[in-house]
Amino acid sequence: MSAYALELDDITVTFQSPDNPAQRYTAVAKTTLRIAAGEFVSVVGPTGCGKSTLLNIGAGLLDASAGDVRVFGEKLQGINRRAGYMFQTEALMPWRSAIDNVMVGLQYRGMPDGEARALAQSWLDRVGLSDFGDRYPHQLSGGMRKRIALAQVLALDPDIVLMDEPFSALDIQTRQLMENEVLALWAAGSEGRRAAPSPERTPSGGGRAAAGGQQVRKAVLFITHDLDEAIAMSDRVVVLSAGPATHPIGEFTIDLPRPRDVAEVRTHPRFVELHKQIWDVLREEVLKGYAQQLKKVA
Ligand SMILES: Nc1ncnc2c1ncn2[C@@H]1O[C@H](COP(=O)(O)OP(=O)(O)OP(=O)(O)O)[C@@H](O)[C@H]1O
Repeated sequence: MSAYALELDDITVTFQSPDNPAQRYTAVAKTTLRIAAGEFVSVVGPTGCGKSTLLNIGAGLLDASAGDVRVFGEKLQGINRRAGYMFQTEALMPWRSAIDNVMVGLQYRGMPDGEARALAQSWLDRVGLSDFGDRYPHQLSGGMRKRIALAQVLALDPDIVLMDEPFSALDIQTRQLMENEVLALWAAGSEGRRAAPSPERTPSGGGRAAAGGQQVRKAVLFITHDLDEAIAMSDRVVVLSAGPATHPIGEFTIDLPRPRDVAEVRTHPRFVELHKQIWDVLREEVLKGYAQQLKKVA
């Protein structure tokens, strides 16, 4: 069994221009990114460089033009069913109540309704929304909707969580609360919770709770523009170059103690030091990325 939950090996992604099929754009070039089981990895890079493209490759939503994707050592074909996704945009169904939104994936996997409702309620409890199950998305604040989306993803007990700027639309206080909540849930792992049935799951599947109630953390791939958020949350931060042909240009181990409070950890001298080191690598790429965006607009 591979020590890696997710491996993107030598990935290149070339898109065809929607306006001119003869024109091609290489968004990602020869990129290798590996995430160990239980590891929290953030990817930062300038706007439009190819962060979401990489995440979509890991999710199996997009095929690479070259390179391989492996999930717990097995070549990925089609959708990555060991992964759950949380995107920047809201994915809740407006016509379903909060609990029905959390239940939907469980029902889709064939869990009987009563069981799915009980598990969904236990997730609403865990994200602090015990009494809000009958509310509809439009009756909830942005932060509450994010909590529902988080419960929806985690109720399925994926081994890998893919998050694409999930909190960027939130105000700073709500965002920090959510970041802390994600860290606490991640640290708690899968122990003591019934998993949703998954057809692909092998009895000994890598990354699953081991016999004896051992805590098993999920592997997280977290995409963000926000360097502070990346450092505060992660075990490792990978910096991408500006596009075209984005690729990793730096990788930093975040050796800050855990558990972390994302607001407090920012004052830690090591945080300040890491921030400076990473920003030194990122700054020029951000300026390049910004210049490219301006060119596109002109
Ligand atoms: N389906 C597609 N067809 C053509 N070009 C695409 C497609 N998807 C992405 N691109 C281009 O690939 C590049 C990388 O896009 P991507 O969304 O991965 O960047 P990003 O780093 O996630 O952006 P942001 O920081 O704005 O969220 C961009 O130039 C984008 O326009």
